[in-house]
Amino acid sequence: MTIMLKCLSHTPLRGLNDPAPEVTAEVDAVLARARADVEAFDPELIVIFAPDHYNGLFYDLMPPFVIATAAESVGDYMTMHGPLSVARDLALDLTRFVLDHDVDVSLSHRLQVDHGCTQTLEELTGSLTRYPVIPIIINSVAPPFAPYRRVRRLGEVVGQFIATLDKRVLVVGTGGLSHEPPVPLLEGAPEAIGEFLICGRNPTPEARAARQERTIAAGKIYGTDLSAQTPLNAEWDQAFIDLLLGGQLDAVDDFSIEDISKEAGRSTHEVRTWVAAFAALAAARNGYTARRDYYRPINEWIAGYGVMSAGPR
Ligand SMILES: O=C(O)CCC(=O)/C=C/C=C(\O)C(=O)O
Ligand SMILES: [Fe+2]
Repeated sequence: MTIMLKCLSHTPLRGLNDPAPEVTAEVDAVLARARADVEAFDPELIVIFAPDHYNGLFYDLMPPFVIATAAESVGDYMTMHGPLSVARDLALDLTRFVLDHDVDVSLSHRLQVDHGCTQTLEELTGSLTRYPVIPIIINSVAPPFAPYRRVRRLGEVVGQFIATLDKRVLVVGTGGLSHEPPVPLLEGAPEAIGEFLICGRNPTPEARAARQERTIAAGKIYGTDLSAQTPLNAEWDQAFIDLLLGGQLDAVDDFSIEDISKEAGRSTHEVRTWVAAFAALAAARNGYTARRDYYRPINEWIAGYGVMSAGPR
């Protein structure tokens, strides 16, 4: 088995509320390099840890972790629509392995995924179907969440499974870093929003357009006094990147979900996908070397925007 890791932020506002052209060009250049790395590595399997933002998963049954044997993109926020080329049998083998190793994971034979999974897949591969993929959704948006130590453990077990494969495997984490887009909370929500969060699958095009407009409006004022959302926290982001660079993954076991929400924003918990991805790499190869490819707080995108790469020592 050979293994490569890429962890990237994603943003619903790319192309919808862009920062200065120099910044977009800088990000484009970083993404082009990441994609060239993936092209050269030529993965035989991509394991992608991703969040969902109330497109596939709702409170009618909200699992902490889900492995999908089949997945379809809802095509939100300018992402591609349609099926992903999920490695069905391997995803089932992985599910059995994870359960056998004492991590309770849910299984979906028909999962809808959103930009939280597909934007990064598109950026790294240009397609939803270029390489076989196993999507693993980590609940990072709909509290209550499993603790960070469980996310790390999930990653470890997935890494142990990857180590059994005679394949080139790309492990991806997508989301974060610090940020707080206007994703509603169930607690205290008005009835109509609560109903949406519980069972709002397959919204009408009008409802989806309204969601998008709300996010664009939030992006236009994010980081200013007009915004009620928790601002980006570059210091928190750098400390998290340093933790990953230093390989001190068990430090996440002490992360307080509540403190992170307050200090860096509620959607910062998407970094759970990075924790799982790094833990998978560390377990598969008994450690790793990592590099920070990029970081910039980008208010227009509501994103502490970071990119990291890693591989075996
Ligand atoms: O229903 C919606 O579209 C609410 C807004 C939303 O889902 C925003 C998502 C934002 C990110 O993916 C992000 O900033 O990570
Ligand atoms: Fe997100």
